[in-house]
Amino acid sequence: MLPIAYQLEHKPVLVVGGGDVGTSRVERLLRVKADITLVCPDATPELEKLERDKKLTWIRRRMDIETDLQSQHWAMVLTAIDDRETSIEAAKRARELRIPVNAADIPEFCDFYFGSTIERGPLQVMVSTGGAAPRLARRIRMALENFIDELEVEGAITRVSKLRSQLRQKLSGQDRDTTKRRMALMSDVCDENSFAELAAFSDENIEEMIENMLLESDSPEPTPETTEHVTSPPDPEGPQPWHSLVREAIQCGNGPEPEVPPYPFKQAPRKS
Ligand SMILES: C[C@@]1(CC(=O)O)c2cc3[nH]c(cc4nc(cc5[nH]c(cc(n2)[C@H]1CCC(=O)O)[C@@](C)(CC(=O)O)[C@@H]5CCC(=O)O)C(CC(=O)O)=C4CCC(=O)O)c(CCC(=O)O)c3CC(=O)O
Ligand SMILES: NC(=O)C1=CN([C@@H]2O[C@H](COP(=O)(O)OP(=O)(O)OC[C@H]3O[C@@H](n4cnc5c(N)ncnc54)[C@H](O)[C@@H]3O)[C@@H](O)[C@H]2O)C=CC1
Repeated sequence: MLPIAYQLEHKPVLVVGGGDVGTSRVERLLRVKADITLVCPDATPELEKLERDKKLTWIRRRMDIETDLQSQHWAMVLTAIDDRETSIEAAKRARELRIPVNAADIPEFCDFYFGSTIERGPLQVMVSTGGAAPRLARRIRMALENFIDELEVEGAITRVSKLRSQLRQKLSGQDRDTTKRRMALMSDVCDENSFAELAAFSDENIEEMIENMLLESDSPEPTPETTEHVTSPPDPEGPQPWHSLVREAIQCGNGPEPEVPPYPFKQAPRKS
């Protein structure tokens, strides 16, 4: 199984089945702005409402494989029906057409699996056990959710994204040296501030930081130290709260929240 982030925006996806599983599939597809066609005779109130709000196209009948899967139109086909034979026939037909298919509950007819996902703004985390233990994937996801929320990850990502796009405007070259320099500067900021500190960057801080960063590293050639910093593995002696925290969070299950110690703060950006 190859974990990838797949762009489905505006791509046509066929969902067969409007029960709880079909509903959860549709909700996830809507969040990534896929263009959904639902085929089923009856559906949950949530799906009925989505159809009324014109968020999807609903064909109210049982699946007709010949009609519904006659061309390569679909980017993806998902079946979530309590009719195993139809599910398998649909998956076989989709595969003939080289359309990736997921037949809920029939792993051998899944070209990809749904994982247990965390979505926090631009951050997406997917937990997969490769089909071995979906309920445990869910539990691991819940532990990671607590952990991520404690760390103000979403705010940090949003602010770093702003800093990054402004830095790319100010230092816009696409040549190898400029790219390396940009990457080294970004790596320093990301590694040397806590998530809370990153999340607290104001627009003014960002502008000021970029000015300083450019002043402090105005050599077009990256120094050996900077280059090494970008490519070298993390220092095993350095502060690494992640592993123990994740382990703690998972072991805790539904127990009390683990305490998150402050991530050591160093001045950013580091002088090169
Ligand atoms: C292979 C896969 C194919 C796919 O569906 O893509 C698959 C297959 C099957 N699921 C089954 C059962 C359950 N699935 C869940 C829950 C989830 N299942 C999900 C994914 C996947 N399920 C894919 C692999 C994921 C991976 O491991 O990487 C999640 C993560 C995502 C989602 O579906 O959205 C979602 C949790 C989302 C969340 O809450 O975070 C629960 C628990 C619950 O509902 O609370 C149960 C009951 C407990 C149990 O059985 O473990 C059965 C047996 C049916 C039977 O016994 O007859 C099969 C078939 C089989 O294994 O043969
Ligand atoms: N992979 C997973 O995470 C899980 C998978 N499942 C499985 O997913 C499947 C669906 O589960 P639920 O949503 O709970 O089922 P459900 O019984 O609530 O809903 C089934 C839906 O499929 C429709 N349907 C049935 N036959 C059809 C056909 N031939 N063509 C078109 N639509 C048809 C029904 O009208 C209904 O909308 C089941 O096989 C279930 O065992 C269930 C739980 C978790």
